[in-house]
Amino acid sequence: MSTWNDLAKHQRATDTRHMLELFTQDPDRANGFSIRAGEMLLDYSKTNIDADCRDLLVGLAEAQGVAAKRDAMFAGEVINETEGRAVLHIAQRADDAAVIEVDDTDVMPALRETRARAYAFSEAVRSGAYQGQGGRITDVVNIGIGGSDLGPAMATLALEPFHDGPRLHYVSNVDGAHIGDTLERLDPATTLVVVASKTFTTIETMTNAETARAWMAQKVTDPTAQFAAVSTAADKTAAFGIAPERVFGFADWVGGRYSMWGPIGLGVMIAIGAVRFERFLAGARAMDAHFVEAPFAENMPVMLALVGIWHNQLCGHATRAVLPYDQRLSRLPAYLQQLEMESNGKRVGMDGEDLGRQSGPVVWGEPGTNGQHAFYQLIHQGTRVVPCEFLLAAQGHEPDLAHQHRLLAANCLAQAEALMKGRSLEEARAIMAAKGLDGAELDRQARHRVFPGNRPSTMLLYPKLTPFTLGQIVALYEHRVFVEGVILGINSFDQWGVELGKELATALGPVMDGADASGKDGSTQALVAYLRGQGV
Ligand SMILES: O=P(O)(O)OC[C@H]1O[C@H](O)[C@H](O)[C@@H](O)[C@@H]1O
Repeated sequence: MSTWNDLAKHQRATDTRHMLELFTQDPDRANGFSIRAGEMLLDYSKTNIDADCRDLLVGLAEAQGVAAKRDAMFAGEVINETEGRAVLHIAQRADDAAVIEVDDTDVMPALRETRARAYAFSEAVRSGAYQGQGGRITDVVNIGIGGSDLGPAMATLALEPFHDGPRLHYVSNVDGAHIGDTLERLDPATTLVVVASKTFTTIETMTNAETARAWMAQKVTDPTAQFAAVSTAADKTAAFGIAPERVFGFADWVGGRYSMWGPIGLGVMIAIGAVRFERFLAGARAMDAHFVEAPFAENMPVMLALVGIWHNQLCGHATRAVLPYDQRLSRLPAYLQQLEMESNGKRVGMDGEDLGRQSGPVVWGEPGTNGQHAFYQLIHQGTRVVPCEFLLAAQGHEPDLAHQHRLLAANCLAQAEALMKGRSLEEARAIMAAKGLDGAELDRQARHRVFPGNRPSTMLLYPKLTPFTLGQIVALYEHRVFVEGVILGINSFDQWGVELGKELATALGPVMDGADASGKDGSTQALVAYLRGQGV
């Protein structure tokens, strides 16, 4: 067992140490500071974490009760205390023999029944057994936002090589541009609309759903016959006019941002089919088993969380860049923004007291190599340290373009190497001198070419981006966020911080329609006046 203070002391004592020293002291460091989960490899050797530090971090995880909380989650206990709910996204991918009880009732039979119905429906859409009013379904539009959009949209893109169903489109924004641009290219008679909303009250989703229904009505006789819904609110889906056989429910103990494993993944099921979707679940299940069984120091989600805690709460690095060298994971950073920032962006702990330390980090990123030509300048030479998380597959899906994949891999490894090694003033001077510079001009120019180095990164390697691998990756991050939340004493499963803006937007709606704005603050009034002046 160890404390935050023990770690803070260790951090101060090792703060100025260069991580290259750690490789000199321990030539086998890459092995000692990496973890395998199945065929996946997480290397965290390019950090300033040494064996003592890891012991302290693991000791902190133990002291904060990570194992007990993890077991409570898997056992269906009410760990989401501020909403009075269990947290059971893991049930959505549990195997067929699993028995998971909430309030003494096994939740698995109902969950399996819905999963079977969702598979049957998606197969019917794919095979043409389910038809639109103009024939076979060619396009599916998923209308949802937040957890009802980011996960399935990210996964649909990630699994593009496995698509053999209709085309998938995701519409989330209440900005009419999003649905307008999407529907413009589609034929209502051969389009299926999936309205995905846990609550079926989210204003963006309901507004877009109404727009889609009106669009349908212009061309087909039964506008909701080509609508399906995924929601916990069967009364509301019925009120919208969607037949119960095309409504797929789930329980409130599946958080929105953790819900892509069940019917919220309907779009993914339709795109890749039930058999491959099962592989996606199997990948997550493999990561669940690893998370439950592996000792903390060899546990990938636990160690990824501890690396995050080290960088954010102990070293004070406020942001974390997620850099997939995998174009098809280009929506992973956006997905992780919700997963991590909505889960752990909280200033009050489970005990109702101020957190007393920083909440979870700002998460951001873009795929490599694109980011290299955009924001890596700051990562390499800015004054702030940005811990980076690289992701890379050993193989791409384009056998004819294997040389491009090798180039991609070289870039990924090179960036991590550059961040660690940097370039000293002497090296920079030698390079400039070789180019013929000398004297004052060399002095002036060389410093701009220095890379401080000693900048931390982790590397997640996997054989190939398959449904199974994607399941592993997403479950890895889910559990990582969970462990970080437990260590910080945060409830990672509520999201009260999104409420105030929603309430004020509801109140401002009538103002945008012309109602009196005089009760608003001066700034808001002035902005309203501008918009009115421009004909909002
Ligand atoms: O699925 P829904 O009920 O429509 O919710 C969609 C999203 O909106 C909310 O504001 C929450 O912040 C998200 O956690 C949620 O995923």
